[in-house]
Amino acid sequence: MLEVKNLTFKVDENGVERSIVQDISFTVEDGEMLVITGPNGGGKSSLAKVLIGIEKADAGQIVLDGEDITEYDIDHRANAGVGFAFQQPPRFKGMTVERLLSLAAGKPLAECDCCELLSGVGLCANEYLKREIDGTLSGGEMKRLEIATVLAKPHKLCVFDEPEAGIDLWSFSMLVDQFEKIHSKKDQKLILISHQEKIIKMADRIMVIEDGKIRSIGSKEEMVPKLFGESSDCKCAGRK
Ligand SMILES: Nc1ncnc2c1ncn2[C@@H]1O[C@H](COP(=O)(O)OP(=O)(O)OP(=O)(O)O)[C@@H](O)[C@H]1O
Repeated sequence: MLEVKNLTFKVDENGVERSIVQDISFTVEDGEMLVITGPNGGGKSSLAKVLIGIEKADAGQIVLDGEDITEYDIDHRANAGVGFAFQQPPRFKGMTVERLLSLAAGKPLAECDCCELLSGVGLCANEYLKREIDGTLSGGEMKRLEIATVLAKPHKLCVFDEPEAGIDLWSFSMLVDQFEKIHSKKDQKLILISHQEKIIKMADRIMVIEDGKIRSIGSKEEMVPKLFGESSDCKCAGRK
């Protein structure tokens, strides 16, 4: 289980301290998918950054399967079983896609394993295996590659920040299939940050964050009618 207890993260805005994550507490059970949504600027990405160790919490505690990881840096958290994919993934000039996937898996991967990972995110292995991860890859290709790296090995906790960002409709539906597949295995705790109805409706539980606080949290059955009502438009997700 992931236990997040009274997490607070503050930034300095022109000399004024501002809490962009304020005293947030929640849990994610083993095998559970929690989707976090809410208006732009509500604090979702900041919360994700604190969870994976890019930013340090100012207060609170993060416990993963009984291990207090609050003080761990990003590498240490990765070793403790935390995987993540960002809104805007980094590029690694000089590294091929094949090498990146093997690094992500923590072992040399056979070409057929790489192909399976790439096809899972809608990329054709023949075109991409030997490509360098540099500026020639589009944003959507980078995003899909990054998701493939998270899928390359099982983690205790996977955090995906807006996996839909910059992805075309066809690839998006393949991604949704991938998430459903991982979720059905019930062996990882999944946190997805999303504004997309299709992803929000995959969740076991949905949490809405606004102004750095949890505005509401509940099961899909409780939350979907509140968020979407009769229409298909999310009432709070602040789509971009
Ligand atoms: N390092 C920082 N310094 C100052 N302000 C920051 C910093 N990081 C985030 N913020 C501000 O904190 C608020 C929350 O940002 P965050 O990116 O977490 O929101 P979000 O809910 O993920 O938004 P979106 O849905 O648009 O991705 C925003 O107002 C943002 O401008």
